[in-house]
Amino acid sequence: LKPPQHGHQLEADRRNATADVGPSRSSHAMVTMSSSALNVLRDPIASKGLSFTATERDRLDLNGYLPPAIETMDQQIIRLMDGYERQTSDFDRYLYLESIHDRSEVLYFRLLVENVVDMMPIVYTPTVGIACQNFSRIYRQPRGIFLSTSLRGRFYEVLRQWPQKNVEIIVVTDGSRILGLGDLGANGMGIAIGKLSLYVAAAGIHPSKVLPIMLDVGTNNEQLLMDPLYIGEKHPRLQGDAYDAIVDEFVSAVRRRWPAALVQWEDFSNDHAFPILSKYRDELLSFNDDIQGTGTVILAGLLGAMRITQSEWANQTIVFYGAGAAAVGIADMILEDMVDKGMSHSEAKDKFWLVDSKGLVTTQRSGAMQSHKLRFARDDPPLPTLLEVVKAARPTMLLGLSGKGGAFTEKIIKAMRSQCKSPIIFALSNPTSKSECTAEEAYKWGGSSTIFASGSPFAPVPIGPLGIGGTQVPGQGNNLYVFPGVGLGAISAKLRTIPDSVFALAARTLASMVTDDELAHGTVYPSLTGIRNISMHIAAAIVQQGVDTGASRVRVDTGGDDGDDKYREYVDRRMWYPDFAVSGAASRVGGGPSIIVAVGWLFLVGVHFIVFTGRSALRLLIFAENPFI
Ligand SMILES: O=C([O-])CC(=O)C(=O)O
Ligand SMILES: [Mg+2]
Repeated sequence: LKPPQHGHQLEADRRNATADVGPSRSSHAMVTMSSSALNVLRDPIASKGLSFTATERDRLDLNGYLPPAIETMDQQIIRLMDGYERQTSDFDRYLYLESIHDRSEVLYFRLLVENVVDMMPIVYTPTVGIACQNFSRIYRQPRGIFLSTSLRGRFYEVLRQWPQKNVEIIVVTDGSRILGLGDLGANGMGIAIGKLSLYVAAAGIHPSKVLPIMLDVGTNNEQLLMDPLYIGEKHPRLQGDAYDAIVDEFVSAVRRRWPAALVQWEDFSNDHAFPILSKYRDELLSFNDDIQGTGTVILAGLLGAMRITQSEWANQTIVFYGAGAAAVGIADMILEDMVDKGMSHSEAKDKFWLVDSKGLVTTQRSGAMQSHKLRFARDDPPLPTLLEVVKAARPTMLLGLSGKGGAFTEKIIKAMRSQCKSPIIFALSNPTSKSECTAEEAYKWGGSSTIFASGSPFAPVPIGPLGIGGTQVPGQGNNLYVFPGVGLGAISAKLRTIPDSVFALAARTLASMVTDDELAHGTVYPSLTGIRNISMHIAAAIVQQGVDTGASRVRVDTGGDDGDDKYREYVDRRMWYPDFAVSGAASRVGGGPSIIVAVGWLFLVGVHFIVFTGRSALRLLIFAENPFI
């Protein structure tokens, strides 16, 4: 037998430890046999830390490698929370949580699930933005896969070696437009990791089944190119055919390695986001989070806002500040809903006023225009500033997707207010520093009946002097409400592609989950504390729609009734809750590989026996025969 070699052995152990991990709460194979006790302890999926029982310590040869205390998970959580509370900045909190993520996925996700409101802004926007900007500086250990220019032609080979057979969700970025922070190159890996933390915490996908991928095609960010610690490819971004070939190779490699996996395109710059989405959406189970995910969440929020103002699309005029992927994604979804509800296409289109860095998006502008904007271009004469557009259009809804922090100035919001009783203002750029205005500014300048939502979270704002008028609770209009549920639904239903109808359904489902009490506080999104329930409802609706339309490749026994509950139960059963495996399950599952190894040994001994005896017999025969020749 070869002595264990650490790198490879760890991978082999990890494979053993997780190969049979199923989705239900009780059957997780967190612990299996290992040839090296230390490897089990260091494996972030297999390790239970101090919660290994005495029996497990005996069986896995862990005695001596752990202090004698045997703790419950809650005790370990108390220790970790203690450390968390000692951190003094959000960035430190991020680093602290990621260090737990690297040591124990179960403990990390338990922390997240139990503290979702406090920790979401740490592992996700806004703090994840700082993490991405500093990703090269804080790089500690591998997570996910970097498919870089220098590995061209070998993408499948790299994916093939990934130890998990059953990857279900891939978030991929090329780092070209990370949040509102621009081109961050390979540092963009941080956002893929953050999104997948939400898939696990908010939708119960098992951590071994998620995979962040960085398509590193270079960066045009001069600062990064000059940074001696930059971890990515140090050359300008590939363009044109070379870029397309890389994306193509990525798609083929994924389809070959994990044909049923879902790919979420994340934070691709506008020039690539739309073409990639339309090129692959019919051949790969995939969606673009910024176009479709954001579109869905904002549609749901605006439906909620109209419940508050008791109005309809016919009463609205919508100004978009920003005309990129997210803006056009939202506009598309709203337009479809307007037409669904009986407006003609041209009537509906007339409700939109898109503004980009050059002013109003209009057909009368000279020079070429990107095709995604052209669809919403108006025939009006050019207006160079947002203020002029607001004065001319008299919007009821003002949506910020510009990545320009502070763009909704006092003048602009007051101009809107002077023409409309309850301004609906969504400042959606991320992270907080890029928000077009703060919650406080929106309420102060827009009046107390303003309905406000933002991409990154803002705290509730007191109304009136000393808050005697109560509080206004801003909603978080962020795709986090939708992508985990859509991914869970697509995987649970075994869909082949994700049609637009899935997003329309997700928007309706999300909108229906806002309570009257929340609406009374001017909040158009449900509380994040219920995020797992929201994801479950969205996923169940998707499975049901998939089964009804025949798009799903699963059957769900509804027992003859209309079956809503059965779909929810079906999805709920698939959702992983972060818990250590019970000892019985561990030993049961541990038995699987032991038996395989034993059978393997018996087989080898048998072959050995046959070969050697056969050879001896042959020799005997030859020697025996020789004298007679
Ligand atoms: O990540 C977020 O918070 C939302 C999002 O997709 C983006 O801003 O690109
Ligand atoms: Mg994004």
